[in-house]
Amino acid sequence: MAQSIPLVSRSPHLNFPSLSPALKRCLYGNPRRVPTSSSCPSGAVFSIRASTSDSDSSAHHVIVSDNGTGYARATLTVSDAASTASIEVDAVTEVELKENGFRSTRRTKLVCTIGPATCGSEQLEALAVGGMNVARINMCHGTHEWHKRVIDRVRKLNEEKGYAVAIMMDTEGSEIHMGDLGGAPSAKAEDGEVWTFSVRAFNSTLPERTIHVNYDGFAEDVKVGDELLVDGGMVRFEVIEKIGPDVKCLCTDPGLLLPRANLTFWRNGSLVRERNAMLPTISSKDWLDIDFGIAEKVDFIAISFVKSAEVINHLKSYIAARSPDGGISLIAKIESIDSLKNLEEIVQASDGAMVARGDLGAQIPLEQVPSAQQKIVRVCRQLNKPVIVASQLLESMIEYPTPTRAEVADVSEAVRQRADALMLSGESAMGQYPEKALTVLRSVSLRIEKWWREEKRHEAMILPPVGYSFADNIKEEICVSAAKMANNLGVDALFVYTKSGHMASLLSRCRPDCPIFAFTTTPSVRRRLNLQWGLIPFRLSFSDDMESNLNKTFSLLKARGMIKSGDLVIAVSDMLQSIQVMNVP
Ligand SMILES: Nc1ncnc2c1ncn2[C@@H]1O[C@H](COP(=O)(O)OP(=O)(O)O)[C@@H](O)[C@H]1O
Ligand SMILES: C=C(OP(=O)(O)O)C(=O)O
Ligand SMILES: [K+]
Ligand SMILES: [Mg+2]
Repeated sequence: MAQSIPLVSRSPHLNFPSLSPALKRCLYGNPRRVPTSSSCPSGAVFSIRASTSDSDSSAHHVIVSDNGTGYARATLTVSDAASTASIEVDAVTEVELKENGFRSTRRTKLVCTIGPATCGSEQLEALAVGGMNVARINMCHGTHEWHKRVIDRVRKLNEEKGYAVAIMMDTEGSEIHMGDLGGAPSAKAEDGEVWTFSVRAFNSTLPERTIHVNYDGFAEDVKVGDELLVDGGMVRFEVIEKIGPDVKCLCTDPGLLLPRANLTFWRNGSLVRERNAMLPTISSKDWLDIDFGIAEKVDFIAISFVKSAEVINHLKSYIAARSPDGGISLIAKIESIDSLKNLEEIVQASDGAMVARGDLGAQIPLEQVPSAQQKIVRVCRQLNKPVIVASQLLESMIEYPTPTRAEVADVSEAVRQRADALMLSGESAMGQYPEKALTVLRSVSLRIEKWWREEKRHEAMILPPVGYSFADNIKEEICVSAAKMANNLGVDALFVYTKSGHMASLLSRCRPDCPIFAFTTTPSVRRRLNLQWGLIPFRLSFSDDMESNLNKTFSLLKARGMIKSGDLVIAVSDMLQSIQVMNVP
Protein backbone atom coordinates (compact mmCIF):
# COMPACT_ATOMS: atom_id res chain seq x y z
CA MET A 1 0.00 0.00 0.00
CA ALA A 2 1.60 3.30 -0.99
CA GLN A 3 0.38 6.72 -0.11
CA SER A 4 1.47 9.94 -1.74
CA ILE A 5 2.05 12.68 0.71
CA PRO A 6 2.88 16.30 -0.17
CA LEU A 7 5.74 17.87 1.70
CA VAL A 8 7.38 21.26 1.81
CA SER A 9 10.82 21.09 0.26
CA ARG A 10 12.14 24.50 1.17
CA SER A 11 11.59 24.14 4.87
CA PRO A 12 14.67 22.99 6.80
CA HIS A 13 12.57 19.99 7.81
CA LEU A 14 10.40 17.82 5.65
CA ASN A 15 6.87 18.43 6.73
CA PHE A 16 4.09 15.89 6.20
CA PRO A 17 0.86 17.82 6.60
CA SER A 18 -1.46 15.02 5.57
CA LEU A 19 0.24 12.23 7.43
CA SER A 20 -2.10 10.69 10.00
CA PRO A 21 -1.35 11.88 13.52
CA ALA A 22 -0.79 8.29 14.64
CA LEU A 23 1.98 7.88 12.09
CA LYS A 24 3.39 11.32 12.74
CA ARG A 25 3.68 10.51 16.40
CA CYS A 26 5.71 7.47 15.65
CA LEU A 27 8.19 9.07 13.28
CA TYR A 28 11.48 8.86 15.12
CA GLY A 29 9.80 8.87 18.46
CA ASN A 30 7.61 11.90 18.40
CA PRO A 31 8.55 14.62 15.90
CA ARG A 32 6.11 16.28 13.57
CA ARG A 33 8.81 16.34 10.97
CA VAL A 34 11.36 14.14 9.31
CA PRO A 35 14.98 15.45 9.56
CA THR A 36 16.48 17.97 7.19
CA SER A 37 16.19 18.06 3.46
CA SER A 38 19.96 18.00 3.09
CA SER A 39 20.04 14.48 4.48
CA CYS A 40 17.09 13.67 2.33
CA PRO A 41 17.81 14.53 -1.29
CA SER A 42 15.43 14.03 -4.15
CA GLY A 43 14.87 10.36 -4.84
CA ALA A 44 16.19 9.32 -1.45
CA VAL A 45 14.63 6.39 0.30
CA PHE A 46 14.81 6.14 4.01
CA SER A 47 13.18 4.06 6.67
CA ILE A 48 10.97 5.42 9.35
CA ARG A 49 9.97 3.48 12.37
CA ALA A 50 6.27 3.93 12.59
CA SER A 51 3.14 1.99 12.97
CA THR A 52 -0.52 2.70 13.33
CA SER A 53 -1.66 1.73 16.78
CA ASP A 54 -4.60 -0.38 15.75
CA SER A 55 -3.23 -2.35 12.86
CA ASP A 56 -0.28 -4.57 12.28
CA SER A 57 0.83 -2.70 9.20
CA SER A 58 3.43 -0.04 9.56
CA ALA A 59 4.81 2.79 7.55
CA HIS A 60 8.30 1.95 6.50
CA HIS A 61 9.70 3.90 3.65
CA VAL A 62 9.47 7.48 2.65
CA ILE A 63 10.60 8.20 -0.89
CA VAL A 64 11.32 11.81 -1.61
CA SER A 65 11.26 13.23 -5.12
CA ASP A 66 11.04 16.73 -6.48
CA ASN A 67 9.60 16.08 -9.95
CA GLY A 68 11.16 19.35 -11.13
CA THR A 69 8.34 21.31 -9.59
CA GLY A 70 10.34 22.94 -6.83
CA TYR A 71 8.00 21.27 -4.40
CA ALA A 72 9.14 17.83 -3.44
CA ARG A 73 6.72 14.98 -2.91
CA ALA A 74 7.12 12.09 -0.56
CA THR A 75 5.66 8.67 -1.00
CA LEU A 76 4.97 6.74 2.11
CA THR A 77 4.98 2.98 1.74
CA VAL A 78 3.03 1.13 4.32
CA SER A 79 4.30 -2.39 4.65
CA ASP A 80 3.62 -5.26 7.01
CA ALA A 81 7.27 -6.15 7.16
CA ALA A 82 7.92 -2.90 8.92
CA SER A 83 5.76 -3.80 11.88
CA THR A 84 8.51 -6.11 13.04
CA ALA A 85 10.56 -3.02 13.75
CA SER A 86 8.14 -1.23 16.03
CA ILE A 87 6.98 -1.35 19.60
CA GLU A 88 3.93 0.34 21.11
CA VAL A 89 3.43 1.31 24.69
CA ASP A 90 1.11 3.62 26.53
CA ALA A 91 2.34 7.21 26.26
CA VAL A 92 1.87 7.88 29.99
CA THR A 93 3.73 4.72 30.99
CA GLU A 94 6.59 5.61 28.68
CA VAL A 95 7.01 8.97 30.38
CA GLU A 96 6.74 7.34 33.82
CA LEU A 97 9.32 4.71 32.95
CA LYS A 98 11.73 7.31 31.64
CA GLU A 99 11.29 9.75 34.48
CA ASN A 100 11.06 7.52 37.50
CA GLY A 101 12.59 4.23 36.44
CA PHE A 102 10.94 0.84 36.48
CA ARG A 103 10.28 0.25 40.05
CA SER A 104 8.03 3.20 40.69
CA THR A 105 5.46 2.47 37.99
CA ARG A 106 1.96 1.97 39.38
CA ARG A 107 0.84 -1.64 39.69
CA THR A 108 -2.83 -1.13 40.59
CA LYS A 109 -4.96 -0.33 37.54
CA LEU A 110 -7.65 2.34 37.38
CA VAL A 111 -11.12 2.20 35.83
CA CYS A 112 -13.18 5.38 35.33
CA THR A 113 -16.91 5.44 34.66
CA ILE A 114 -17.58 7.96 31.91
CA GLY A 115 -20.63 10.17 32.28
CA PRO A 116 -21.70 13.75 31.61
CA ALA A 117 -18.74 15.11 33.61
CA THR A 118 -16.12 13.31 31.53
CA CYS A 119 -17.52 12.47 28.08
CA GLY A 120 -15.78 15.27 26.15
CA SER A 121 -12.53 14.60 24.27
CA GLU A 122 -10.52 16.95 26.47
CA GLN A 123 -11.90 15.44 29.66
CA LEU A 124 -11.21 11.93 28.40
CA GLU A 125 -7.67 12.92 27.55
CA ALA A 126 -7.20 14.41 31.01
CA LEU A 127 -8.28 11.08 32.51
CA ALA A 128 -5.91 9.15 30.21
CA VAL A 129 -3.06 11.44 31.24
CA GLY A 130 -4.11 10.92 34.85
CA GLY A 131 -3.73 7.15 34.54
CA MET A 132 -7.12 5.79 33.44
CA ASN A 133 -6.48 2.27 32.14
CA VAL A 134 -10.09 1.36 31.37
CA ALA A 135 -13.07 3.58 30.50
CA ARG A 136 -16.39 2.14 31.71
CA ILE A 137 -19.71 3.00 30.15
CA ASN A 138 -22.78 2.12 32.19
CA MET A 139 -25.74 1.06 30.06
CA CYS A 140 -28.12 2.01 32.91
CA HIS A 141 -27.73 5.55 31.61
CA GLY A 142 -27.50 7.30 28.25
CA THR A 143 -28.34 6.20 24.71
CA HIS A 144 -26.38 4.07 22.26
CA GLU A 145 -25.55 7.24 20.33
CA TRP A 146 -24.13 8.81 23.50
CA HIS A 147 -22.06 5.72 24.32
CA LYS A 148 -20.83 5.42 20.76
CA ARG A 149 -19.54 8.99 20.85
CA VAL A 150 -17.58 8.15 24.00
CA ILE A 151 -16.17 4.96 22.47
CA ASP A 152 -15.12 6.83 19.31
CA ARG A 153 -13.42 9.53 21.35
CA VAL A 154 -11.47 7.00 23.41
CA ARG A 155 -10.42 5.18 20.23
CA LYS A 156 -9.29 8.43 18.64
CA LEU A 157 -7.29 9.25 21.74
CA ASN A 158 -5.64 5.82 21.62
CA GLU A 159 -4.81 6.17 17.96
CA GLU A 160 -3.63 9.75 17.95
CA LYS A 161 -1.99 10.05 21.33
CA GLY A 162 -0.66 6.54 21.86
CA TYR A 163 -2.80 5.36 24.76
CA ALA A 164 -4.22 1.85 25.15
CA VAL A 165 -7.32 2.71 27.17
CA ALA A 166 -9.67 -0.30 27.09
CA ILE A 167 -13.46 0.06 26.93
CA MET A 168 -15.71 -1.73 29.39
CA MET A 169 -19.43 -1.86 28.79
CA ASP A 170 -21.50 -2.55 31.90
CA THR A 171 -25.01 -3.97 31.44
CA GLU A 172 -28.05 -2.67 33.27
CA GLY A 173 -29.25 -6.10 34.43
CA SER A 174 -32.74 -6.89 35.67
CA GLU A 175 -32.60 -4.96 38.89
CA ILE A 176 -35.52 -3.14 40.38
CA HIS A 177 -34.97 0.56 40.08
CA MET A 178 -36.78 3.87 40.11
CA GLY A 179 -37.67 5.76 36.96
CA ASP A 180 -36.22 9.00 35.66
CA LEU A 181 -37.78 11.51 38.13
CA GLY A 182 -39.43 13.27 35.20
CA GLY A 183 -36.12 14.75 34.07
CA ALA A 184 -35.17 16.29 37.45
CA PRO A 185 -31.52 15.65 38.43
CA SER A 186 -32.57 14.59 41.95
CA ALA A 187 -35.38 14.88 44.51
CA LYS A 188 -35.16 15.33 48.25
CA ALA A 189 -37.19 12.99 50.47
CA GLU A 190 -37.71 14.39 53.98
CA ASP A 191 -38.34 12.53 57.20
CA GLY A 192 -42.05 11.77 57.71
CA GLU A 193 -43.09 12.49 54.11
CA VAL A 194 -45.37 10.04 52.32
CA TRP A 195 -44.25 9.09 48.80
CA THR A 196 -46.01 6.93 46.22
CA PHE A 197 -44.03 4.18 44.48
CA SER A 198 -46.03 3.08 41.46
CA VAL A 199 -45.76 0.60 38.60
CA ARG A 200 -48.17 2.73 36.52
CA ALA A 201 -46.74 4.17 33.31
CA PHE A 202 -46.75 7.95 33.55
CA ASN A 203 -46.94 9.54 30.13
CA SER A 204 -47.01 13.17 31.17
CA THR A 205 -45.23 14.71 34.15
CA LEU A 206 -45.04 12.75 37.39
CA PRO A 207 -47.44 13.78 40.18
CA GLU A 208 -45.70 15.27 43.22
CA ARG A 209 -43.82 12.82 45.49
CA THR A 210 -44.36 9.99 43.07
CA ILE A 211 -41.74 7.54 41.88
CA HIS A 212 -42.09 5.13 39.00
CA VAL A 213 -40.82 1.56 39.63
CA ASN A 214 -39.61 -0.52 36.65
CA TYR A 215 -40.69 -3.93 38.02
CA ASP A 216 -44.29 -4.92 37.25
CA GLY A 217 -44.57 -7.35 40.16
CA PHE A 218 -43.55 -4.70 42.68
CA ALA A 219 -46.97 -3.71 44.05
CA GLU A 220 -47.92 -7.37 44.43
CA ASP A 221 -44.67 -8.48 46.04
CA VAL A 222 -44.27 -5.84 48.77
CA LYS A 223 -46.21 -6.05 52.02
CA VAL A 224 -47.29 -3.36 54.45
CA GLY A 225 -44.51 -3.08 57.02
CA ASP A 226 -41.70 -3.88 54.56
CA GLU A 227 -38.71 -1.59 54.50
CA LEU A 228 -37.86 -0.04 51.12
CA LEU A 229 -34.18 0.86 50.59
CA VAL A 230 -33.10 3.29 47.89
CA ASP A 231 -29.48 2.84 46.75
CA GLY A 232 -28.73 0.30 49.46
CA GLY A 233 -29.99 2.51 52.26
CA MET A 234 -29.11 6.07 51.21
CA VAL A 235 -32.84 6.76 51.71
CA ARG A 236 -35.30 4.49 53.58
CA PHE A 237 -39.07 4.17 53.52
CA GLU A 238 -41.61 2.01 55.27
CA VAL A 239 -44.53 0.58 53.25
CA ILE A 240 -47.73 1.86 54.88
CA GLU A 241 -50.46 1.13 52.34
CA LYS A 242 -51.04 -0.64 49.01
CA ILE A 243 -53.63 0.79 46.59
CA GLY A 244 -53.67 -1.19 43.32
CA PRO A 245 -50.50 -0.27 41.39
CA ASP A 246 -49.56 2.37 43.98
CA VAL A 247 -47.57 1.70 47.12
CA LYS A 248 -47.62 4.43 49.79
CA CYS A 249 -44.40 4.71 51.73
CA LEU A 250 -43.34 6.78 54.71
CA CYS A 251 -39.83 8.24 54.60
CA THR A 252 -37.94 7.06 57.70
CA ASP A 253 -34.37 8.03 56.68
CA PRO A 254 -34.29 11.21 54.58
CA GLY A 255 -31.95 11.73 51.65
CA LEU A 256 -31.48 12.52 48.00
CA LEU A 257 -33.25 10.36 45.41
CA LEU A 258 -31.26 10.05 42.16
CA PRO A 259 -32.73 9.06 38.77
CA ARG A 260 -32.88 5.29 38.22
CA ALA A 261 -31.64 4.54 41.73
CA ASN A 262 -31.72 0.91 42.75
CA LEU A 263 -34.52 -0.37 45.04
CA THR A 264 -34.59 -3.33 47.42
CA PHE A 265 -37.17 -4.30 49.98
CA TRP A 266 -36.59 -6.00 53.27
CA ARG A 267 -38.88 -7.94 55.61
CA ASN A 268 -37.99 -8.85 59.22
CA GLY A 269 -34.37 -7.89 58.61
CA SER A 270 -33.77 -9.87 55.42
CA LEU A 271 -33.88 -9.06 51.76
CA VAL A 272 -37.09 -10.08 49.99
CA ARG A 273 -36.01 -12.07 46.95
CA GLU A 274 -39.19 -13.82 45.84
CA ARG A 275 -39.88 -12.89 42.24
CA ASN A 276 -36.96 -10.53 42.13
CA ALA A 277 -34.80 -13.66 42.13
CA MET A 278 -36.77 -14.93 39.12
CA LEU A 279 -35.81 -11.96 36.97
CA PRO A 280 -33.48 -13.01 34.15
CA THR A 281 -29.85 -11.98 34.62
CA ILE A 282 -29.77 -10.65 31.08
CA SER A 283 -32.87 -8.64 30.24
CA SER A 284 -34.14 -8.02 26.71
CA LYS A 285 -32.62 -4.55 26.89
CA ASP A 286 -29.31 -6.09 28.00
CA TRP A 287 -29.27 -8.29 24.88
CA LEU A 288 -29.63 -5.19 22.69
CA ASP A 289 -26.84 -3.51 24.65
CA ILE A 290 -24.65 -6.61 24.31
CA ASP A 291 -25.21 -6.57 20.53
CA PHE A 292 -24.17 -2.93 20.58
CA GLY A 293 -21.02 -3.84 22.55
CA ILE A 294 -20.13 -6.61 20.11
CA ALA A 295 -20.68 -4.31 17.11
CA GLU A 296 -18.51 -1.64 18.72
CA LYS A 297 -15.85 -4.23 19.62
CA VAL A 298 -15.63 -3.20 23.26
CA ASP A 299 -12.83 -4.91 25.20
CA PHE A 300 -14.85 -5.96 28.25
CA ILE A 301 -18.51 -6.58 28.97
CA ALA A 302 -19.39 -6.49 32.67
CA ILE A 303 -22.53 -8.46 33.51
CA SER A 304 -24.71 -7.14 36.30
CA PHE A 305 -26.39 -9.38 38.90
CA VAL A 306 -24.79 -12.64 37.73
CA LYS A 307 -26.36 -15.53 39.62
CA SER A 308 -24.59 -18.57 38.19
CA ALA A 309 -21.82 -19.71 35.85
CA GLU A 310 -24.46 -20.84 33.39
CA VAL A 311 -25.33 -17.33 32.26
CA ILE A 312 -21.65 -16.53 31.70
CA ASN A 313 -21.16 -19.70 29.64
CA HIS A 314 -24.29 -18.92 27.65
CA LEU A 315 -23.13 -15.40 26.92
CA LYS A 316 -19.63 -16.61 26.04
CA SER A 317 -20.96 -18.87 23.31
CA TYR A 318 -23.27 -16.08 22.08
CA ILE A 319 -20.31 -13.71 21.80
CA ALA A 320 -18.01 -16.34 20.30
CA ALA A 321 -20.51 -16.93 17.48
CA ARG A 322 -20.69 -13.22 16.69
CA SER A 323 -17.15 -12.12 17.42
CA PRO A 324 -14.96 -15.08 16.45
CA ASP A 325 -11.65 -13.27 17.04
CA GLY A 326 -12.26 -13.55 20.79
CA GLY A 327 -11.61 -9.90 21.52
CA ILE A 328 -14.20 -9.47 24.27
CA SER A 329 -13.62 -10.51 27.90
CA LEU A 330 -16.52 -11.08 30.29
CA ILE A 331 -16.44 -9.60 33.77
CA ALA A 332 -18.90 -11.04 36.31
CA LYS A 333 -20.24 -8.46 38.72
CA ILE A 334 -20.53 -9.92 42.19
CA GLU A 335 -23.40 -7.93 43.64
CA SER A 336 -26.04 -10.36 44.84
CA ILE A 337 -26.51 -13.10 47.41
CA ASP A 338 -26.64 -15.71 44.63
CA SER A 339 -23.36 -14.53 43.15
CA LEU A 340 -21.68 -14.92 46.53
CA LYS A 341 -23.11 -18.40 46.91
CA ASN A 342 -21.80 -19.51 43.52
CA LEU A 343 -18.65 -17.41 43.62
CA GLU A 344 -16.03 -19.99 42.59
CA GLU A 345 -17.95 -21.37 39.61
CA ILE A 346 -18.87 -17.87 38.41
CA VAL A 347 -15.29 -16.60 38.64
CA GLN A 348 -13.99 -19.75 36.96
CA ALA A 349 -16.37 -19.27 34.01
CA SER A 350 -15.61 -15.54 33.64
CA ASP A 351 -12.55 -13.63 32.46
CA GLY A 352 -12.61 -11.46 35.56
CA ALA A 353 -14.86 -10.18 38.32
CA MET A 354 -15.98 -6.95 39.91
CA VAL A 355 -16.70 -6.45 43.60
CA ALA A 356 -19.77 -4.29 42.92
CA ARG A 357 -20.16 -2.98 46.44
CA GLY A 358 -23.01 -0.62 45.58
CA ASP A 359 -25.62 -3.30 45.02
CA LEU A 360 -23.84 -5.86 47.16
CA GLY A 361 -24.28 -3.52 50.12
CA ALA A 362 -27.99 -3.41 49.39
CA GLN A 363 -28.29 -7.20 49.36
CA ILE A 364 -26.19 -8.22 52.33
CA PRO A 365 -25.74 -6.31 55.59
CA LEU A 366 -23.18 -3.53 55.09
CA GLU A 367 -20.86 -4.90 57.74
CA GLN A 368 -20.44 -8.07 55.66
CA VAL A 369 -19.25 -6.21 52.56
CA PRO A 370 -15.56 -5.89 53.60
CA SER A 371 -15.17 -9.62 54.28
CA ALA A 372 -17.01 -10.44 51.04
CA GLN A 373 -14.57 -8.14 49.21
CA GLN A 374 -11.56 -9.86 50.74
CA LYS A 375 -12.92 -13.26 49.78
CA ILE A 376 -13.74 -12.27 46.19
CA VAL A 377 -10.28 -10.73 45.70
CA ARG A 378 -8.66 -13.89 47.07
CA VAL A 379 -10.74 -16.27 44.94
CA CYS A 380 -10.02 -14.25 41.81
CA ARG A 381 -6.31 -14.37 42.40
CA GLN A 382 -6.39 -18.09 43.05
CA LEU A 383 -8.28 -18.68 39.83
CA ASN A 384 -6.07 -16.24 37.92
CA LYS A 385 -8.80 -13.75 37.00
CA PRO A 386 -8.47 -9.98 37.27
CA VAL A 387 -10.62 -8.36 39.95
CA ILE A 388 -11.93 -4.81 40.21
CA VAL A 389 -12.98 -3.21 43.50
CA ALA A 390 -15.82 -0.82 42.76
CA SER A 391 -18.25 1.70 44.20
CA GLN A 392 -18.00 4.47 46.76
CA LEU A 393 -14.21 4.38 46.98
CA LEU A 394 -14.17 8.19 46.98
CA GLU A 395 -17.89 8.94 47.16
CA SER A 396 -17.49 12.25 48.97
CA MET A 397 -15.38 13.55 46.07
CA ILE A 398 -18.54 13.73 43.97
CA GLU A 399 -19.02 16.99 45.86
CA TYR A 400 -15.76 17.82 47.60
CA PRO A 401 -12.20 18.25 46.30
CA THR A 402 -10.59 16.15 49.03
CA PRO A 403 -11.50 12.63 50.15
CA THR A 404 -12.31 11.64 53.72
CA ARG A 405 -9.66 9.83 55.75
CA ALA A 406 -11.93 6.81 55.76
CA GLU A 407 -12.08 6.79 51.96
CA VAL A 408 -8.30 6.93 51.71
CA ALA A 409 -8.14 4.01 54.14
CA ASP A 410 -10.65 2.07 52.01
CA VAL A 411 -8.62 2.65 48.84
CA SER A 412 -5.45 1.62 50.70
CA GLU A 413 -7.10 -1.59 51.85
CA ALA A 414 -8.08 -2.56 48.30
CA VAL A 415 -4.51 -1.83 47.14
CA ARG A 416 -3.10 -3.82 50.06
CA GLN A 417 -5.32 -6.76 49.09
CA ARG A 418 -3.65 -6.56 45.64
CA ALA A 419 -6.87 -6.09 43.73
CA ASP A 420 -6.04 -5.68 40.05
CA ALA A 421 -8.02 -2.51 39.65
CA LEU A 422 -9.93 0.22 41.46
CA MET A 423 -12.98 1.85 39.92
CA LEU A 424 -14.55 5.30 40.04
CA SER A 425 -18.32 5.52 39.45
CA GLY A 426 -20.21 8.72 40.23
CA GLU A 427 -16.89 10.39 41.15
CA SER A 428 -15.85 10.42 37.49
CA ALA A 429 -19.26 10.11 35.77
CA MET A 430 -21.05 13.08 37.28
CA GLY A 431 -18.90 14.43 40.10
CA GLN A 432 -17.36 17.87 40.46
CA TYR A 433 -13.76 16.60 40.63
CA PRO A 434 -13.18 13.62 38.32
CA GLU A 435 -9.50 14.30 37.71
CA LYS A 436 -8.80 14.99 41.37
CA ALA A 437 -10.50 11.71 42.31
CA LEU A 438 -8.33 9.85 39.81
CA THR A 439 -5.24 11.56 41.21
CA VAL A 440 -6.18 10.36 44.70
CA LEU A 441 -6.51 6.75 43.47
CA ARG A 442 -3.20 7.03 41.67
CA SER A 443 -1.24 8.58 44.51
CA VAL A 444 -2.68 6.32 47.20
CA SER A 445 -1.89 3.25 45.07
CA LEU A 446 1.66 4.41 44.44
CA ARG A 447 2.21 5.20 48.10
CA ILE A 448 0.99 1.87 49.42
CA GLU A 449 2.85 -0.09 46.76
CA LYS A 450 6.07 1.79 47.55
CA TRP A 451 5.58 1.18 51.22
CA TRP A 452 5.53 -2.60 50.77
CA ARG A 453 8.61 -2.57 48.68
CA GLU A 454 10.48 -0.40 51.13
CA GLU A 455 9.38 -2.43 54.10
CA LYS A 456 9.87 -5.65 52.15
CA ARG A 457 6.55 -6.83 53.42
CA HIS A 458 6.22 -9.99 51.36
CA GLU A 459 3.19 -11.68 52.65
CA ALA A 460 3.34 -15.41 52.24
CA MET A 461 1.90 -16.28 48.86
CA ILE A 462 -0.07 -19.42 49.22
CA LEU A 463 -1.17 -20.19 45.70
CA PRO A 464 -2.92 -23.52 45.34
CA PRO A 465 -2.31 -25.11 41.93
CA VAL A 466 -5.03 -24.24 39.47
CA GLY A 467 -3.86 -25.74 36.19
CA TYR A 468 -6.17 -28.30 34.65
CA SER A 469 -3.93 -29.57 31.91
CA PHE A 470 -0.34 -30.67 32.24
CA ALA A 471 0.83 -27.91 29.92
CA ASP A 472 -0.95 -25.31 32.00
CA ASN A 473 0.69 -26.57 35.17
CA ILE A 474 4.09 -26.08 33.63
CA LYS A 475 3.26 -22.50 32.70
CA GLU A 476 1.99 -21.82 36.17
CA GLU A 477 5.12 -23.32 37.73
CA ILE A 478 7.39 -21.29 35.44
CA CYS A 479 5.63 -18.06 36.35
CA VAL A 480 5.63 -18.74 40.10
CA SER A 481 9.35 -19.57 39.96
CA ALA A 482 10.21 -16.61 37.74
CA ALA A 483 8.38 -14.23 40.09
CA LYS A 484 10.12 -15.71 43.12
CA MET A 485 13.51 -15.39 41.43
CA ALA A 486 12.69 -11.82 40.47
CA ASN A 487 11.95 -10.94 44.09
CA ASN A 488 15.02 -12.73 45.45
CA LEU A 489 17.40 -11.25 42.89
CA GLY A 490 15.80 -7.79 42.95
CA VAL A 491 15.57 -7.70 39.16
CA ASP A 492 14.45 -4.54 37.39
CA ALA A 493 11.72 -6.10 35.25
CA LEU A 494 10.09 -9.33 34.23
CA PHE A 495 9.60 -9.73 30.48
CA VAL A 496 6.86 -11.97 29.14
CA TYR A 497 6.20 -12.72 25.45
CA THR A 498 2.61 -13.84 25.15
CA LYS A 499 0.18 -14.14 22.27
CA SER A 500 -3.05 -14.78 24.19
CA GLY A 501 -2.03 -12.88 27.31
CA HIS A 502 -2.39 -15.97 29.52
CA MET A 503 1.25 -16.20 30.50
CA ALA A 504 1.22 -12.49 31.43
CA SER A 505 -1.79 -13.06 33.72
CA LEU A 506 -0.03 -15.96 35.41
CA LEU A 507 2.92 -13.67 36.18
CA SER A 508 0.68 -10.82 37.32
CA ARG A 509 -1.07 -13.24 39.64
CA CYS A 510 2.19 -13.73 41.57
CA ARG A 511 2.22 -9.99 42.35
CA PRO A 512 6.02 -9.69 42.06
CA ASP A 513 8.00 -6.69 43.33
CA CYS A 514 9.14 -5.55 39.88
CA PRO A 515 6.95 -4.44 36.97
CA ILE A 516 6.07 -6.94 34.26
CA PHE A 517 6.66 -5.90 30.65
CA ALA A 518 4.10 -7.89 28.69
CA PHE A 519 4.80 -8.11 24.95
CA THR A 520 1.87 -9.17 22.84
CA THR A 521 1.16 -9.11 19.13
CA THR A 522 -2.40 -7.75 18.98
CA PRO A 523 -3.74 -4.35 20.07
CA SER A 524 -6.83 -5.99 21.57
CA VAL A 525 -4.88 -8.30 23.91
CA ARG A 526 -2.69 -5.36 24.81
CA ARG A 527 -5.71 -3.26 25.83
CA ARG A 528 -7.20 -6.08 27.87
CA LEU A 529 -3.93 -6.73 29.71
CA ASN A 530 -4.19 -3.11 30.82
CA LEU A 531 -6.69 -4.19 33.50
CA GLN A 532 -4.24 -6.52 35.22
CA TRP A 533 -2.06 -5.84 38.20
CA GLY A 534 1.55 -4.84 37.48
CA LEU A 535 1.44 -5.43 33.72
CA ILE A 536 2.87 -2.88 31.34
CA PRO A 537 1.49 -4.08 28.01
CA PHE A 538 3.46 -3.47 24.83
CA ARG A 539 2.45 -4.34 21.32
CA LEU A 540 5.30 -5.99 19.47
CA SER A 541 5.61 -8.48 16.65
CA PHE A 542 7.79 -11.36 17.73
CA SER A 543 8.86 -14.76 16.50
CA ASP A 544 9.46 -18.15 18.13
CA ASP A 545 13.13 -17.31 18.40
CA MET A 546 13.55 -15.91 21.90
CA GLU A 547 17.15 -14.87 21.29
CA SER A 548 16.12 -12.55 18.49
CA ASN A 549 12.99 -11.37 20.35
CA LEU A 550 15.09 -10.34 23.31
CA ASN A 551 17.71 -8.59 21.21
CA LYS A 552 15.03 -6.73 19.31
CA THR A 553 13.20 -5.73 22.48
CA PHE A 554 16.38 -4.56 24.18
CA SER A 555 17.36 -2.39 21.25
CA LEU A 556 13.88 -0.93 20.77
CA LEU A 557 13.42 -0.16 24.46
CA LYS A 558 16.93 1.23 24.79
CA ALA A 559 16.35 3.48 21.78
CA ARG A 560 13.31 4.90 23.54
CA GLY A 561 15.14 5.35 26.82
CA MET A 562 12.96 2.88 28.68
CA ILE A 563 15.72 0.53 29.77
CA LYS A 564 19.47 0.85 29.92
CA SER A 565 22.54 -1.38 29.70
CA GLY A 566 23.09 -3.32 32.87
CA ASP A 567 19.43 -3.56 33.92
CA LEU A 568 18.66 -7.03 35.20
CA VAL A 569 15.77 -8.76 33.48
CA ILE A 570 14.04 -12.14 33.74
CA ALA A 571 12.21 -13.32 30.61
CA VAL A 572 9.60 -16.03 30.06
CA SER A 573 7.43 -16.79 27.06
CA ASP A 574 4.50 -18.75 25.73
CA MET A 575 6.78 -20.45 23.23
CA LEU A 576 9.62 -21.75 25.36
CA GLN A 577 9.52 -23.56 28.67
CA SER A 578 12.40 -21.68 30.21
CA ILE A 579 13.31 -18.82 32.48
CA GLN A 580 16.08 -16.57 31.23
CA VAL A 581 17.98 -14.23 33.53
CA MET A 582 20.19 -11.60 31.94
CA ASN A 583 21.59 -8.11 32.06
CA VAL A 584 20.56 -5.79 29.28
CA PRO A 585 23.64 -5.63 26.98
N1 LIG B 1 -23.98 7.74 30.65
C1 LIG B 1 -24.43 8.46 31.67
N2 LIG B 1 -25.29 9.49 31.47
C2 LIG B 1 -25.75 10.21 32.50
N3 LIG B 1 -25.42 10.00 33.79
C3 LIG B 1 -24.58 8.99 34.06
C4 LIG B 1 -24.04 8.17 33.02
N4 LIG B 1 -23.25 7.24 33.58
C5 LIG B 1 -23.29 7.47 34.91
N5 LIG B 1 -24.07 8.53 35.20
C6 LIG B 1 -24.34 9.13 36.52
O1 LIG B 1 -23.32 8.73 37.43
C7 LIG B 1 -23.87 8.05 38.54
C8 LIG B 1 -22.94 6.98 39.03
O2 LIG B 1 -22.65 6.04 38.05
P1 LIG B 1 -22.78 4.47 38.28
O3 LIG B 1 -22.37 4.14 39.67
O4 LIG B 1 -22.09 3.82 37.17
O5 LIG B 1 -24.35 4.21 38.09
P2 LIG B 1 -25.49 3.77 39.10
O6 LIG B 1 -25.57 4.86 40.11
O7 LIG B 1 -26.68 3.70 38.21
O8 LIG B 1 -25.09 2.45 39.66
C9 LIG B 1 -25.22 7.55 38.05
O9 LIG B 1 -26.12 7.36 39.09
C10 LIG B 1 -25.65 8.65 37.10
O10 LIG B 1 -26.21 9.71 37.82
C1 LIG C 1 -20.68 -1.26 40.16
C2 LIG C 1 -21.93 -1.50 40.50
O1 LIG C 1 -22.93 -1.64 39.55
P1 LIG C 1 -23.79 -0.42 38.99
O2 LIG C 1 -23.01 0.84 39.20
O3 LIG C 1 -24.03 -0.73 37.58
O4 LIG C 1 -25.01 -0.51 39.80
C3 LIG C 1 -22.33 -1.67 41.91
O5 LIG C 1 -23.46 -2.03 42.17
O6 LIG C 1 -21.45 -1.47 42.77
K1 LIG D 1 -24.78 -1.27 35.33
MG1 LIG E 1 -24.72 -2.63 40.59
